[in-house]
Amino acid sequence: MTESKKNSSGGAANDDDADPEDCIIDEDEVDELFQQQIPTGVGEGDHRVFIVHPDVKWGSKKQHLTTAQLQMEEAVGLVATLQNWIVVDKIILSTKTPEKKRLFGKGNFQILTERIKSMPHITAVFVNVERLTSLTERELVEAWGVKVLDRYTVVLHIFRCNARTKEAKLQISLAEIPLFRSRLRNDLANMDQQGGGSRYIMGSGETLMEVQQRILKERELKIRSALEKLRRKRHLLRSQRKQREFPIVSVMGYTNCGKTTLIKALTGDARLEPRNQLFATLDVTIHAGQLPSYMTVLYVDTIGFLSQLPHQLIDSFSATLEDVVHSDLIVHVRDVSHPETENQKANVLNVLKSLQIPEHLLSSIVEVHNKIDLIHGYQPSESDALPISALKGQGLEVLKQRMESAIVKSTGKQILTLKVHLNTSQLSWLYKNATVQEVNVEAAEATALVRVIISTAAHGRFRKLFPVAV
Ligand SMILES: Nc1nc2c(ncn2[C@@H]2O[C@H](COP(=O)(O)OP(=O)(O)OP(=O)(O)O)[C@@H](O)[C@H]2O)c(=O)[nH]1
Ligand SMILES: [Mg+2]
Repeated sequence: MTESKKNSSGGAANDDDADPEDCIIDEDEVDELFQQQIPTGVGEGDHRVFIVHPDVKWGSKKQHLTTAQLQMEEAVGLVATLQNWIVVDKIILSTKTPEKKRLFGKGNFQILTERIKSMPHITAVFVNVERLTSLTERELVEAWGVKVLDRYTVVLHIFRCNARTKEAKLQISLAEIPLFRSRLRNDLANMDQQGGGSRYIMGSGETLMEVQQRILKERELKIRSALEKLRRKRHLLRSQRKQREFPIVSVMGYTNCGKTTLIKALTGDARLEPRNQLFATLDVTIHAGQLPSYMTVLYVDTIGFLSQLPHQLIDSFSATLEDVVHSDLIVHVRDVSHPETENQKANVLNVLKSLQIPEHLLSSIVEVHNKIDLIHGYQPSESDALPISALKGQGLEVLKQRMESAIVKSTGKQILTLKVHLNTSQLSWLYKNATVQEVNVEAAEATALVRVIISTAAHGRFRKLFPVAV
């Protein structure tokens, strides 16, 4: 009963008649691009990590402290996701000068350096900022004598470990381009000190740097064009789904809140693999399931959210979220057993707004409170939220009912009872173009009363094709 497609749809309207042949990408080509990895050093061996969160004062004291704690909590979660990485210690340290080369004022920088030096067993410092400039990174490595990582590098590494499909691999390769570029700039600065960077390569008219920049540009174009092919393929799949009029339900929420587990419970799709890991799902995948009145819906499993996900990564991955804009309903899954569940909700809603999701979708979001099996006697504070346990299968029937009525409302579908003549193709037409809920045969008349969920457009077509049917 289940049907799964690797990629979701998206893309410009003029792709409608894209040739499927144009959308084929060679697996080896993608792997070749993916394997050319930037050597950040984060992938190798064990890591014993010290996490530093530079806390810039803003808002009320209480407000900024909660945010700093949430972000520190997330940094710990990120490190815990990686095999053989452990958090040795962590510190939230205030700074008034985050834009300075050393991020902190003199006093705090000294305290920090002494603390790091007193922990000879650590192998890396994870500075919990979106992105360190290459200048800052160099400065910190020199001062502390260990590897220095930022959020971008760590998240990218996690993504790299979890990438399975062509699209995820290409998105990661694209997100690595800025790292290559700043590495190149660094090398250029070093070489220029030795007078090497601007030397011409014999006979080519190009300097070594220019050659490397050109190779990088070519690589970027190759990745972008492969991604464009995949986008066209997604669009093709979407048009096919649209023709069959399956409503689309996008399941969204924080990373690790239980989206994949929920879709697995709703569809029984054994291929889904929920994991206790951040960013386990990196691709938008589609899974078919049925609602109580046998309406087939397609659930879209999406990449999870995280506060402060590096911007460039968001850019690459928001492409995979294009489909959400075209869905008929959004289900927002929350892990209510998580201490930061309220902050997480605010964050998800903010990101959804920034994805330019149409207002009618935002206002009809179904909020699901998951993992209630972990909280004794859980009562949601929001009156219209649905408490469930995706893992134990609790609350799923009520959820399905709610989704069904929301979809009927949002898609403009109606539930009608139509009289059909059994000696015509009316009934089989309805099976193909609408959701048949119930058939009551009047044998004597050779007719049947059929209860269907049908779109206004399909109902119009039905009346045109079979003018005598009531
Ligand atoms: N106790 C409990 N655990 C759950 C429940 N739902 C999911 N989990 C667990 O939470 C972890 C994450 O589940 P996933 O379904 O992979 O979460 P996700 O939201 O898809 O995560 P990402 O793909 O990483 O964004 C897994 O270990 C699940 O077994 C639940 O209702 N109760
Ligand atoms: Mg998942």
